[in-house]
Amino acid sequence: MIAFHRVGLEYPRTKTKALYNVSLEIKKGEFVYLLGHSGAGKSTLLALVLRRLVATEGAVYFQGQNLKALRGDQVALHRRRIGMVFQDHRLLSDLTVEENLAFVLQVQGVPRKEWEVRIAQALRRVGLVHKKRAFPEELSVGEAQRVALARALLTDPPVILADEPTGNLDLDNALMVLEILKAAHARGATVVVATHARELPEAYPARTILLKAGQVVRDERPGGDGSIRVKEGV
Ligand SMILES: Nc1ncnc2c1ncn2[C@@H]1O[C@H](COP(=O)(O)OP(=O)(O)OP(=O)(O)O)[C@@H](O)[C@H]1O
Repeated sequence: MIAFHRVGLEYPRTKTKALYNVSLEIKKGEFVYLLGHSGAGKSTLLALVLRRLVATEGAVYFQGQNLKALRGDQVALHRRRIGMVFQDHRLLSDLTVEENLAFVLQVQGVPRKEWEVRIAQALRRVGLVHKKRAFPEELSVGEAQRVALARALLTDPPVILADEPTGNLDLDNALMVLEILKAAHARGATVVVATHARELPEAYPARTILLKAGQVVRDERPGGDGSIRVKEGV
């Protein structure tokens, strides 16, 4: 689904090298944590998958397609295959919850007659049907993040990328967010969660790719017996 082949990324203005020789493969239907300290390169890696950035060395593939080759409209179409969640909810403050969701459906060209059902389903999935007429500032931080998840899941994209989705949340709310991501995974989505919080893989063990100073230093999967199989220095 997602493959990095010897990817390097240098930010052009500052000449900061954020990723070095990253090779990894994430298969369809996997749930993966991207773990690393601040500055390790997690957001940069996700930005490459979204095609906000283009690799300066090597190549990033999405469903077998080299993202570097995408042009104009193809970039927008590519991004529709991805549901993105950030640390801050990034909801539009002058729109209600349901209007925020409708806005996405409109931008994505979903027929209006489908909106009501889709919005109701998305809000049911995050347990916030009763908040559909609320404005973002009328929500708690945890609720706002769950609406952001509803927005990302609205069109059932095959891939969900979450960048520190629990960064602003206490443990209870963080686990609620994780449950929603797990449910999307159970429905077949490929899910990548970038985080520095080890509590998340502890609560829900899954493959964990550890990034350190722009390099993949570990790639470990929980074994069937709960043990961790470690592949060092990939
Ligand atoms: N737009 C940018 N221009 C220049 N350098 C950048 C830019 N964004 C990030 N960097 C640098 O790239 C490196 C990796 O940053 P990145 O944001 O990918 O790390 P991160 O692991 O996501 O960190 P955090 O958890 O703090 O978000 C850092 O050295 C950072 O300073």
